[in-house]
Amino acid sequence: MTTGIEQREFQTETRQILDLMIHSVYSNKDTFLRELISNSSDALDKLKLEAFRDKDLEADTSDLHIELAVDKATRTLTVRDNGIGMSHDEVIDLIGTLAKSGTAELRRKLREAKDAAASEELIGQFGIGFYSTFMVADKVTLLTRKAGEKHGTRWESSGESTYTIETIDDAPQGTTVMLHLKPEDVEDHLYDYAAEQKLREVVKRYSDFIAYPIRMDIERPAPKSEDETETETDTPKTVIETDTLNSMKALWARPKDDVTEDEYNEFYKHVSHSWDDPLEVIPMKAEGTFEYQALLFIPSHAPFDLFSREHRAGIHLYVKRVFIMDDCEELMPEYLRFVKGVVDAQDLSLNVSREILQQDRQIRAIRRRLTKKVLTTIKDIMSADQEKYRTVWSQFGRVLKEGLLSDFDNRETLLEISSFQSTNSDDEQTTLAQYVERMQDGQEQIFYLTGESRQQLEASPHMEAFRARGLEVLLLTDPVDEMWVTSVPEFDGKPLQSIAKGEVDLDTEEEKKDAEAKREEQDKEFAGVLSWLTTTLEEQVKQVRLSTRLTDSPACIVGDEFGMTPALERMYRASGQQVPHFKRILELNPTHPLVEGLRSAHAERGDDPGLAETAELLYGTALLAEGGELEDPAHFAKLLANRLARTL
Ligand SMILES: Nc1ncnc2c1ncn2[C@@H]1O[C@H](COP(=O)(O)OP(=O)(O)OP(=O)(O)O)[C@@H](O)[C@H]1O
Repeated sequence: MTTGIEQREFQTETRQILDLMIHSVYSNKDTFLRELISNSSDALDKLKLEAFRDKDLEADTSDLHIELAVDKATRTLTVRDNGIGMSHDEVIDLIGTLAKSGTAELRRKLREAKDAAASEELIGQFGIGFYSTFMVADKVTLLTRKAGEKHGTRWESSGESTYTIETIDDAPQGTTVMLHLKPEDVEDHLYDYAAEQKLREVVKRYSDFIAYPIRMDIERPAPKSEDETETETDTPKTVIETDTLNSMKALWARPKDDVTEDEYNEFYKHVSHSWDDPLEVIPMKAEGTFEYQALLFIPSHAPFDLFSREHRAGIHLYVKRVFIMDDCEELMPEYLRFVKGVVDAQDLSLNVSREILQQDRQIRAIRRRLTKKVLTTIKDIMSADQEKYRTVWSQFGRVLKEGLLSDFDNRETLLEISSFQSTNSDDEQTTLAQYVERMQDGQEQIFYLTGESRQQLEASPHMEAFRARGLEVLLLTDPVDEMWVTSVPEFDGKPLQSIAKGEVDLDTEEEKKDAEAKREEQDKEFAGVLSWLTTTLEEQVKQVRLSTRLTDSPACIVGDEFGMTPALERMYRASGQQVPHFKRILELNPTHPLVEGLRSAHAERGDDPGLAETAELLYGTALLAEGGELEDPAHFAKLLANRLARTL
């Protein structure tokens, strides 16, 4: 059944990235082979697993391997595997599209990238897999047949705007990628990929650990037999021998002193589909009840899709060297989803399914150990290499903080390795331990304020008294901060306290005596206006009281000790959850002329309807000052305009 050749257009995004590839921003062209071999190795893993699960699958799994073949005359290089293959539709979806989340994001960043080096780094973080073939080839032909299917698919493109695709009768099972090589151009790092030596070197360098043989037929001079005599006219006899180019040694099973940094780096690129080197390598070996080996990596960059639903876990599970599954969520808590690597367990059945894994005691024990190990590694990095720690935190801090909500066992360690912005410094973040060290005499709490941006928090009226007294406040601006602060009661015996919640008491013992007397007097003086305001603003707030936290602003709004912040309320609503509206408390600064004016106006002419408008304006201003949203901005604007008009 050979159908006609169909020509299709690449998606715009794909085309742009192809274009970048071809006019290569990426100098290391050797890596195309790593990508192809890596894809083949994945395809072999998948077939092995599928055949194991589905005994009726018509597929030959007796000699799973990868093959390189060169035709010097036509300058083609072929990479062939007898793996799972792809169906017609899969070729369109997987090869015809750059079907990756984050592609749009990548494009945006590429547009902003200043120079070639910056673009290269971006592409490096993103990876372009199969498309990297266009760095070295001006035409790529892919022939594939999915295991169990009758017909195959032929795909071809010269990396411009279109590709062709057709269904064909006779294709061997698996995938063959044929590259029509561009002419060698050493200056442009484009080497002769039809040369045996080059291919050997590249395979050894990037793909030595691949678990399947990577074979290549090599033409060698035939060994001479004893009685053979050579005459000048004889053309030398040659024989073809098949060499295996890789050692196939599982890297995680080798003692770490035997493995070079380069080998670890290349293995990382294979398991994580990354293009850049990892930040940290974590080899692990456990003997005893649960025997396993693991090789984990902390990447140097957060992937574009770290916060997207499609983001997949990064751990591959092996059982006694046999690949079982990738993206094994059961082996790592969600907040460590950026960690990549493999775990090879000795005592699991090859038959394990996701369902079994979820229940398995051994898997849970391994997960606990891996989690602890990753966290202690970050802690070690923190004490040994501040620069590196800052990279870890800037890339993954936001995700790690999710652990404060979910991982009770490791909360202490998580708090120790976290750092935050604070009023102590404009650019250096602080750890909680450093904060505690700087705490003033008599200060018993760790103060913080949550919100959307540092700028907004610094301008918030809640900061006034703290700034006046030189008290340090943590400025927490990640959405996850709103959540974890409510579930972490303390650090090092010091309670965490929001400066926008509850009452603040910053006075020393001596100051207290004075303040109490003054406060009593003010309370009496303001009693009338406060109770009137509480009634007038009852829709908006649950109480109006005098404040001890304001020095410059007339008013601010504070939450109950245990109430939700408006930001948290919004987050819950955005995620579709029903939450009741929490009314907060309006606090007034009794020394501010506006508040004092309102008090005397209320005492003199309590029935003036203009006063209620002033109350509304006062409340709205306090809301705006903390960066909040007005319920009815048009109404507020009208009140304000009328009031201003009257002053002119
Ligand atoms: N040799 C192959 N056999 C079977 N499927 C393949 C093969 N090569 C590629 N594919 C399919 O095409 C998809 C896209 O490949 P591509 O190399 O572009 O990206 P990737 O490997 O998923 O990710 P990355 O770009 O990070 O390497 C693969 O995920 C796989 O499903």
